[in-house]
Amino acid sequence: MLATDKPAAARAMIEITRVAKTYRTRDGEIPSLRPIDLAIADGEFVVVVGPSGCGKTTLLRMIAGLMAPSEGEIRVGDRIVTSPHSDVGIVFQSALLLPWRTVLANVMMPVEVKGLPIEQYRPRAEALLKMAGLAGFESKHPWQLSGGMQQRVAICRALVHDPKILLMDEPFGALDAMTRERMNAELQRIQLETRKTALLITHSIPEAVFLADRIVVLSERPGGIAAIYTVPLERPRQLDVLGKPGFIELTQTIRKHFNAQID
Ligand SMILES: Nc1ncnc2c1ncn2[C@@H]1O[C@H](COP(=O)(O)OP(=O)(O)OP(=O)(O)O)[C@@H](O)[C@H]1O
Repeated sequence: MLATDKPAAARAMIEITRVAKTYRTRDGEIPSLRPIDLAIADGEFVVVVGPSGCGKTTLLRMIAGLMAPSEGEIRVGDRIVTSPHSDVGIVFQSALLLPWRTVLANVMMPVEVKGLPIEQYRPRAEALLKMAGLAGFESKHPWQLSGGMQQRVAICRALVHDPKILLMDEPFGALDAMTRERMNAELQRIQLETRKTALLITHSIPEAVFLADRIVVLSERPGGIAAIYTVPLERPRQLDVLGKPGFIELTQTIRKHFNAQID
């Protein structure tokens, strides 16, 4: 990443300015994102929803520096993103844990890969596991854990190097509905406790409304910002909010928005 000259104070944690992406393949150009402008505040929880293939993962990968935008600029903290960087931790749909490593050793992976001092970070890894309700599971192996527990390990792994931002791409997409709801409550608690800036991609509108401060709705590919909704529900949100009128109203509004795009 390159340093910029502007002071970081009073600026967004993530600033996306006129960012567009066109994949250049042997079969030609695939425009995936139209120019997007979005600013995400420090500690904010933003959820991105949109039709399949509209460029959600592409946007997340560009914020992580895993690929470059075709146009525009992404700033994270006080730096312009030009390559992979340590300001983000990423959680994918599959936990991608190494089966031969213990839970603690899996969480410590980024510390080893980044060459950070192991003795200094081990207590942090243990504290994260405790916070995620996994105390006592440190020396278990991934196959001894449920799917929801494995995803919680993946969240701890993403946070172990203390990044400013947690990026999540459909982290609970493979879980059953009941576990998923519980994981949403857990994730809310973890984000409130760690005060990380969070960006989550989901296909579930109730999940988006439960977790988000703001919901960004993308349009069909090439995706652009179709709408941004602020969620007016107080935190911490309990799971019974799912049945409350304000929650149901907002999920219906967003669902209608979605269906109007697809019709
Ligand atoms: N490496 C690539 N090369 C060429 N085209 C790609 C590549 N990755 C993604 N695309 C195309 O870009 C578009 C956006 O892809 P992306 O994975 O970002 O969408 P998405 O919104 O995350 O989709 P989904 O919700 O189905 O996961 C898709 O149409 C996809 O075919």
